[in-house]
Amino acid sequence: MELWPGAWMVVLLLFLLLLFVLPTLWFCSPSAKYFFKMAFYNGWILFLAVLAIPVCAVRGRNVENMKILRLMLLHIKYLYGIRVEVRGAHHFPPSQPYVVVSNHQSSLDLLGMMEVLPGRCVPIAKRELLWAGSAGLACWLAGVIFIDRKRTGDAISVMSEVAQTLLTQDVRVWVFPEGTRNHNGSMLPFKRGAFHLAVQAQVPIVPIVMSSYQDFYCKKERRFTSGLLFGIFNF
Ligand SMILES: CCCCCCCCCCCCCC(=O)SCCNC(=O)CCNC(=O)[C@H](O)C(C)(C)COP(=O)(O)OP(=O)(O)OC[C@H]1O[C@@H](n2cnc3c(N)ncnc32)[C@H](O)[C@@H]1OP(=O)(O)O
Ligand SMILES: CCCCCCCC/C=C\CCCCCCCC(=O)OC[C@@H](O)COP(=O)(O)O
Repeated sequence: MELWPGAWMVVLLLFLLLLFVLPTLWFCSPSAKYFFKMAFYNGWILFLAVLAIPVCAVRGRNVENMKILRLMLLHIKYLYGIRVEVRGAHHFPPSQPYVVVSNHQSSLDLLGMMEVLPGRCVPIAKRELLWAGSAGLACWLAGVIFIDRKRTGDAISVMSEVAQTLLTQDVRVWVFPEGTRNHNGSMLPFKRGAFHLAVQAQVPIVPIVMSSYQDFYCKKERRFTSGLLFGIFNF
C-alpha cells in the first residue's frame, strides 16, 4: 500500500507535537502529571505481571509465588521517589499463622505492603481484581484470596475456608478491614471478616498503619509529587 506523500509529513508533525506537548504537560500541569504517573503505575504493574506469570506458573497456584511478585514490585518506590520507612517490624510474630489488618488509602498501598510482606502471606482482594488482565492472573498464581463483596454469604464461606488453610498450610493473611480504599484522612468502620477469621483460626491479629499520603498524593486534587516519605507503623 502506497502512503499519500504528505502523510509522512503529518506523522512527523504529530510526533513532534507529542514530543513537545507531553513534556510541557508533565512540567506545567500537576493533573496531567498525576494521570501519567497513575497510568504508568498500572501499566508497569500489568507489564511486570506478564513477566511474573511464566515464572509463577512453574509452581502453579502457590503462596510461595507471592515472594516473586514482592521482589518484582519492590523497585517501584524508587521510580516514584517514595521513601518507605518501616517502624516496629520486629512486632511480627516470628513463625506462626496470623491475620494482618491495615488501613487502605489507595492502590499505592501495594508499595507499603510489599515492603513488609511476611513470608507465606496472601492478601484478601475483591473478586474484580481477578479480571485485571495479567495482574489478576499473577495474583491468582500467588494465592491471593478473592471474595465477592456483593455476596456476603459467599465471602464468609471463603473466609471460613481460609481459617482452615491458615492452620493446615501455615499461611498468613493480609486483610484491609475497611473493605475498600479510603483516602479522606480518616478510617471507615471495620468490616468484621478479619476478626471472625482470627477468632475461628485462634490466631493473633497484627495491626499495621500506613501514614497518610496527603503530602505527596491526593486523588481528589489530582496531585502526585515525589520525594516524600510515608511510614509504616506496626505496633
Ligand atoms: C506483579 C503483579 C502484582 C499484582 C499485585 C499483587 C498484590 C495484590 C494486592 C491486592 C489488594 C486488594 C485489596 C482489596 O481488594 S480490599 C477489598 C476486599 N477486602 C475486603 O473486603 C476486606 C474483607 N472484608 C470482610 O471481611 C467483610 O466482612 C466481608 C466481605 C466478609 C463481608 O462484608 P459485608 O459488608 O457484607 O458485611 P460485614 O462485615 O458487616 O458482615 C456482615 C455479617 O457477617 C458476619 N461475618 C462476617 N465475616 C464472617 C465470618 N468470616 N464468619 C462468620 N460471620 C462473619 C458479620 O459478623 C456480620 O454479622 P453481624 O455481626 O452483623 O451479626
Ligand atoms: C486486559 C485488562 C486490563 C485491565 C486493566 C486493569 C488495570 C489495573 C492494573 C493493575 C492493577 C494493579 C494492582 C493494584 C493492586 C491494588 C488493588 C487495589 O487497591 O484494589 C482496590 C481494592 O482494594 C478496593 O477496591 P475499591 O476501592 O472498593 O474499588
